[in-house]
Amino acid sequence: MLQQKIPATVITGFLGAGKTTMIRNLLQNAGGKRIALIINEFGDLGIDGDVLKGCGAEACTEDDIIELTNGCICCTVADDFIPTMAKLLERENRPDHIVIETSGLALPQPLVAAFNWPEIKTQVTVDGVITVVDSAAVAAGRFADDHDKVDALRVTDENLDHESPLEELFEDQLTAADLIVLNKTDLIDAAGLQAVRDEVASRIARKPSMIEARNGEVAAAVLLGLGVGTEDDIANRKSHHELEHENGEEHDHDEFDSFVVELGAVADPAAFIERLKGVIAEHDVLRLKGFADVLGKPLRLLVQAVGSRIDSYFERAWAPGEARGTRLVVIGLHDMDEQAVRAAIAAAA
Ligand SMILES: Nc1nc2c(ncn2[C@@H]2O[C@H](COP(=O)(O)OP(=O)(O)OP(=O)(O)O)[C@@H](O)[C@H]2O)c(=O)[nH]1
Repeated sequence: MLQQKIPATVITGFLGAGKTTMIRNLLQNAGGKRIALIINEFGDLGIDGDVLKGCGAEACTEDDIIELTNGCICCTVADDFIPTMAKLLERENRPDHIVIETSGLALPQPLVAAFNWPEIKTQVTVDGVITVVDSAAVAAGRFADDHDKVDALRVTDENLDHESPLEELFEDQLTAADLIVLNKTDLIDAAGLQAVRDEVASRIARKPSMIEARNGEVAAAVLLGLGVGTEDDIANRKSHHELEHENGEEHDHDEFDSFVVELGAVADPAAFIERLKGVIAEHDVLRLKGFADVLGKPLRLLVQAVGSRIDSYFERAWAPGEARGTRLVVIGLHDMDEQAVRAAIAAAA
């Protein structure tokens, strides 16, 4: 008997838009579906995997969560993604649905195109590409033209052949979408939200549905079962890079940089977070996440910054034998002054 293709949902969206939060909610409300999750993160701390494994959802046990940490999934399709999928499909107990979280810097197009590779195409289809948007960041003009910044980047990289890297990536992720989730609606008012809708719509020729969400709360029935088969249409959703380099030149993420800062224990977490806000604003850090060791506390403090908004909460106890310490991934544009950011974070602790 012909086996039914397994549907795979690709969840994309810029750094910190709320992808992991939405997936966590999805796993906890999956209505009996068994989900396998492939997570790809930029920066090598594996925070998303930790957050999702910690959610204890029955729909997706720790075994069903696969982390791809070898750079952006769109650059490692042949070496990482295809072998991972092949292994997943060999399992006796195949999942009902596959969910793939791309890194916040990934171009979804090469990933979706990989579903046309013969070894995958016969067994899996892309149920849909869902692009999560940080509505507050759009409203604040995060993805709007920043000509000063682009000009500054050109000084250090004369080969820079396109507009603002943030703007391009934002548009590429929207271009790939079958469904757009305007997340973080709690942070803006109705007029702001309408402006975000208009801006998002103005950036893409196709008109995928847009829905609004806070904390990624969207019913599983809305996210899963779109039934699009996006791999058959991906050639019509070209990224800026594909349009500029029709000759097949490889893309990269050279416009962005990430590094991990490791520190000892923090004495006053509230003061640390306040000082981090200052560092982020001064150096235009795009995303900072990780955890802190707080003196005298048995739990580790999870730190999540998107721009200068920081969430932090005591997440879980340090495991027996686990080395305590503060570890933070910092992501910014490639002109970010790594040494200055490192020194400023160390001084903030
Ligand atoms: N206020 C508010 N915060 C949100 C919302 N959704 C997510 N967040 C917070 O935004 C931060 C980033 O959320 P994540 O779900 O980790 O974002 P992500 O897209 O997975 O981030 P990357 O994987 O780093 O690209 C976290 O601190 C979340 O708690 C929302 O709707 N409103």
